[in-house]
Amino acid sequence: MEIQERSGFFMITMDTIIREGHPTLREIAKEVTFPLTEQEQQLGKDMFEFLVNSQDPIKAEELHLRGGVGLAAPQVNVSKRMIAVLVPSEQEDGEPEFAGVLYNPKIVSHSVQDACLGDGEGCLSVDRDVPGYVVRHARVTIAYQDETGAAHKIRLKNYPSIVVQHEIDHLNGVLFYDRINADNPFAIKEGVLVLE
Ligand SMILES: CNC(=O)c1cccc(C)c1Nc1nc(N2CCN(c3ccccc3Cl)CC2)nc(N2CSC[C@H]2C(=O)NC)n1
Ligand code: NI
Repeated sequence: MEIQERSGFFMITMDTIIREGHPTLREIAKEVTFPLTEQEQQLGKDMFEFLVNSQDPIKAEELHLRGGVGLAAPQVNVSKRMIAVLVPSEQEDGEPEFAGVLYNPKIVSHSVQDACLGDGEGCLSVDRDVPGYVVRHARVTIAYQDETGAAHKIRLKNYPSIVVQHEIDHLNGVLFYDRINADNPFAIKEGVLVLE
């Protein structure tokens, strides 16, 4: 039996996450092809595990992790089209609202209505508060592949919709504050849904 020698243990921490100013954050990430390499599979797992750890009070404190509900591969300096999402349920012990590792995610259709988080957005690659409404689509239909390459199509609304759009933006070199109205950060047009 061939013993798969696993090289040293690796986990994503804040030191792994690149910050604004790093050129990779402004690149267009490349599609992944299937079957995934061992590294691409492991990276997806590591990205998801980072989100789990970042939301665990004990681990987050121990590892000095900022809380996140989404992470895109370019944020760990891998310019590939893959994102991890873990949106916890509103209730304490409920099932996550949305959880997964999405490969080659794509917005295939969206609502006319826009939406934004009432509290604005934060980003693990942006070490500063940038106040303002980040206007996005209210509802999106996302096509993506899972780690086996199987194609999926899902419809998202509310918080999960905002998070997935934020992470897909990272694959296209877009940061959340690019979408804040520079003249009036809290200006919103008629009909934009403000999510509290
Ligand atoms: C400037 N005002 C603000 O940031 C802001 C301010 C208030 C409320 C919200 C809602 C804001 N906005 C915002 N809050 C978050 N978190 C809340 C805390 N949480 C978390 C933290 C610790 C443990 C567990 C968890 Cl769950 C992690 C997620 N996340 C995002 N974004 C934007 S979309 C991708 C997502 C992301 O993961 N960013 C790192 N935005
Ligand atoms: Ni971000």
